[in-house]
Amino acid sequence: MATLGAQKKHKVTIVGSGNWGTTMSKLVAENVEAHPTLFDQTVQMWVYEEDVTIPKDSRHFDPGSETSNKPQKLSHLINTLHENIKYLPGITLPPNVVANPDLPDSVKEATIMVFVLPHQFIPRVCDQLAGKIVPFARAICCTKGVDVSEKGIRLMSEAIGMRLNIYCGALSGANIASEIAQEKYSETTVAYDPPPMDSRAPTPSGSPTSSQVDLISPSKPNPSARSARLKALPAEYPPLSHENVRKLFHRPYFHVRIVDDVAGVSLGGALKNIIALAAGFVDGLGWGDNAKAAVMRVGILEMVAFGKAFFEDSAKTSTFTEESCGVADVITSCMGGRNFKCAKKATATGKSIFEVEQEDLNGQKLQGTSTAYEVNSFLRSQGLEADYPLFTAVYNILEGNVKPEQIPQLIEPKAK
Ligand SMILES: NC(=O)C1=CN([C@@H]2O[C@H](COP(=O)(O)OP(=O)(O)OC[C@H]3O[C@@H](n4cnc5c(N)ncnc54)[C@H](O)[C@@H]3O)[C@@H](O)[C@H]2O)C=CC1
Ligand SMILES: O=C(CO)COP(=O)(O)O
Repeated sequence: MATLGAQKKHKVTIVGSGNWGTTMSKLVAENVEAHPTLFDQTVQMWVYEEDVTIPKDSRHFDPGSETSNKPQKLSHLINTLHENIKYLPGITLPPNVVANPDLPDSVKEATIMVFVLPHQFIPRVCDQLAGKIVPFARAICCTKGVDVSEKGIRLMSEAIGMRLNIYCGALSGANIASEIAQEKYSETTVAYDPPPMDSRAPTPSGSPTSSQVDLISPSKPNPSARSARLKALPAEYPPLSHENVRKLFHRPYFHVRIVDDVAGVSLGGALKNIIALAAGFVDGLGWGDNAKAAVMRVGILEMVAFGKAFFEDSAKTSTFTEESCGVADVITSCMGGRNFKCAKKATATGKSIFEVEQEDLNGQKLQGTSTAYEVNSFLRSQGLEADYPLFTAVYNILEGNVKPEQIPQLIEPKAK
């Protein structure tokens, strides 16, 4: 590992290279350069490898060049063009971002891992990493989603932390990636609250397998007892204090507020995607801004109620109302997010949203659709679908059981 005298530096890997993943790589790479005593100067970015042909409208397309017309590895294109032409076209990446298609190799010396994958891929990727990471590494989850199984629900940060046996915080906010990539001002919320770690505690021989990992259910909130098994950061590394974590993410155009509420930050990011679908459905009907505001109001109330009901020891109402990861993210997502835009187009054209996602997003993934299914399956298992009429309506629209036109009746409070 790179050292400065006795002081070691943190190596950072971005696990993911989509629209937000590539944007995070850019801003983190700028920050490691700005703080050379804290961070190693190279930022690895894990790329889910695929073959990509340079589009004809790309500034890198050269009609005279043979390679321009042939599919090439995305990681190779990123490293030679310093641009992710598929997922973040038109944005130059700093030269210290190194795309790496080999997952274990990309994290091999990382003391900080930033997870930015669509949430459905997190469990499989973590299982591939188990036992291959620096045991005292820490993670920040920028993914928006939840992890639901028949046993219960857990946050994506918990899914990562438990699978890899490391501490994992969360970053979420009103953050449309393309705007941040263009360095337009925005703010975000980072939740980072590692438990005190006992460096004398025995280190587990490897990360627990999925079957050994306890799920969080309403009756069993965040199992912080596991903190005794986490490994402390060796003293030769700069502490991963709030101040140093902030230095990793804060940019003049990307303002960071740090809080302790990992559950609130994670849930805000996950649940707003369902609300954005509802906003898209009513907008696609041509119903205007008042209708959008109505579903946003009901959705925010359901988001807060969900946090209270299932993460009562952790999620704070103030996180939803006061921080970028709550109401502010609902607003931006219902104006310009992909979930909103695809739901709107699906309603307006009569196509299914899954078709629109395939046709319009060029490989980018919606998170609201699968989250609506996952949240519904969890609510149904608790017999609580009726308490969350907007979340339930979105699920039923996706399933074709009801129509977007029925949203007003479906979310109207029922007389007791
Ligand atoms: N794009 C945005 O504006 C923002 C996105 N987010 C969240 O960040 C997370 C990641 O989203 P994006 O970076 O935008 O991704 P994206 O939706 O732009 O791209 C999809 C990514 O998934 C990868 N992928 C496809 N199949 C895979 C597989 N089998 N295993 C692993 N990876 C695979 C693709 O290579 C690509 O990198 C999501 O949870 C999203 O909600 C959060 C804030 C803003
Ligand atoms: O999370 C986002 C903005 O904060 C992006 O939302 P979409 O995935 O709907 O584009």
